[in-house]
Amino acid sequence: MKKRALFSVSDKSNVVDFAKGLDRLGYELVSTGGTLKKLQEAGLPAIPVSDVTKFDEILDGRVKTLHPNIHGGLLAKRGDDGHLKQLEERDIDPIDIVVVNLYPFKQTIDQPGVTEAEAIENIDIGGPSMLRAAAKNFRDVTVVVDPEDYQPVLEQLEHGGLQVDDRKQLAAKVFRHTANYDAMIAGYFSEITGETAPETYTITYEKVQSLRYGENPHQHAAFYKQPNGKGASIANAEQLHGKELSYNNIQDANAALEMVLEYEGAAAVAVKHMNPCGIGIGQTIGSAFHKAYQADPVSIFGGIVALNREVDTATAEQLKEIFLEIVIAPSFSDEAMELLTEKKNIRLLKISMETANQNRQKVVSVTGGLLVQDIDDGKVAEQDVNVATSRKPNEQEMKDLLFAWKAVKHVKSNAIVIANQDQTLGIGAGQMNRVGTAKIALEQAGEQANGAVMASDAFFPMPDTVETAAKAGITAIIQPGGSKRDEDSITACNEHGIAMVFTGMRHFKH
Ligand SMILES: NC(=O)c1ncn([C@@H]2O[C@H](COP(=O)(O)O)[C@@H](O)[C@H]2O)c1NC=O
Repeated sequence: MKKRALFSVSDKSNVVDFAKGLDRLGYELVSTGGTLKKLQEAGLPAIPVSDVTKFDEILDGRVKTLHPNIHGGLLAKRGDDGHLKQLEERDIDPIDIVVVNLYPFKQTIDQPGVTEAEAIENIDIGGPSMLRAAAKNFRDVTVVVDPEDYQPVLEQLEHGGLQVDDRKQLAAKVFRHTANYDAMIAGYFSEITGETAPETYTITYEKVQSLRYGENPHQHAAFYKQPNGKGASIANAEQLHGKELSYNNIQDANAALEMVLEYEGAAAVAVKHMNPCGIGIGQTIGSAFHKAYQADPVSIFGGIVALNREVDTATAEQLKEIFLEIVIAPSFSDEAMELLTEKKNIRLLKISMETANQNRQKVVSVTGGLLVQDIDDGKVAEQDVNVATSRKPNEQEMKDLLFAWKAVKHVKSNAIVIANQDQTLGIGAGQMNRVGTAKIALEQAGEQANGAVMASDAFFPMPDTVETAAKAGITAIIQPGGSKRDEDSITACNEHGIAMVFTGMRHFKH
């Protein structure tokens, strides 16, 4: 019996060459309309799918291959006499190879202003049905969903055929592909129906790259991105220079990017192990970086720097002087590129600072589960804070408090930031008690703490942090407030002439 190959592809690239190869190998070519036209125009003797179904395409193409003559041909087990007998009784020929790719749902929903009707028409029904049927029957049927596989499959067919394990791998690819396709559709429907905590959480990500290893060399790792993701994301970075990013680079670069996006004016952030070690804002990006560097010239060594303005010559000259793993910026001037690319080991990442299309949810894995929450996009402006003490912060203190508040949001809890004049001076991160964190931050700030301000990501459970701050000369504090013992901290502030404001918003980052 003649072998049969069924073609139905939306992405028609390279399909003619593949079909020619199968024709040469003696396959009968069966195809749906648009694909058929392409094959016939190339001079191939393909026949319409309606010759097999004995049923014309109906409902504007919504039903074309959804027919027992197709699915019987795909699903019959060749080693099962009962199945073969049923095919024979109904005059159904088995289908040996299925070449299908799907309506471009992802590309459709990515178009600006796409309507719901357009999105829905691009949900493929017949294609996934054929792919799944053929993949289920991989023992007997070869299924090709990815045009990248045409050439290797053809070569295998020309050299003795595919083994069952090869077909199983193609089938596995199909099930990943249809799962990804359905997850995008499910995501679209969750979005248009406003569902944020569905009963099953189906997300899909596409591979950016395999990584050399994970957090440590004995851990396998890979990096995936959101389909259609745009704008400010490490997954959308254009790497202009340097070696491949590592797992830890990606985590740190992401942290640096999230931090620098917090600031509207020219800002520079230096990160180590996902915590900032220095943040500065300035009139120019060069002066912002100078402050970030001066904040902690020791920790920045081997760090990651994110800047929210183009890297100019003056900034590049400063960056060049230090060993940095990565510099992130929306762009680099030609001269800055020349200067920085003299350094072989630095990685330069061009990343858009556009946040309009960012993910609204954040997912972290726990052993055996996932936690999903809204991103922490909480913002606090001067009018949002309540002055809790008898003294109000003066203008400069208020400016520094709001600057420090933006910084402390991105520091691992318990988090304390000491700042003055648009610059962090000391950052305490991830300690198990707040006063311990405050001591670390104050020690880092040293004498500069005198006259500086303090930000705390969560309330003070007792007045010990205020007492410690007062000893170091802190003049103003910003914190959420809300402790049962707020009064004790307020009293301590008043005793020391410290101005304290409450944000009413907490920024835990565990
Ligand atoms: N409705 C059906 O029976 C059906 N069968 C195949 N398709 C899809 O039609 C597309 C190919 O169509 P054409 O060959 O007409 O360009 C493929 O993406 C294929 O997945 C179908 N379309 C959508 O469900």
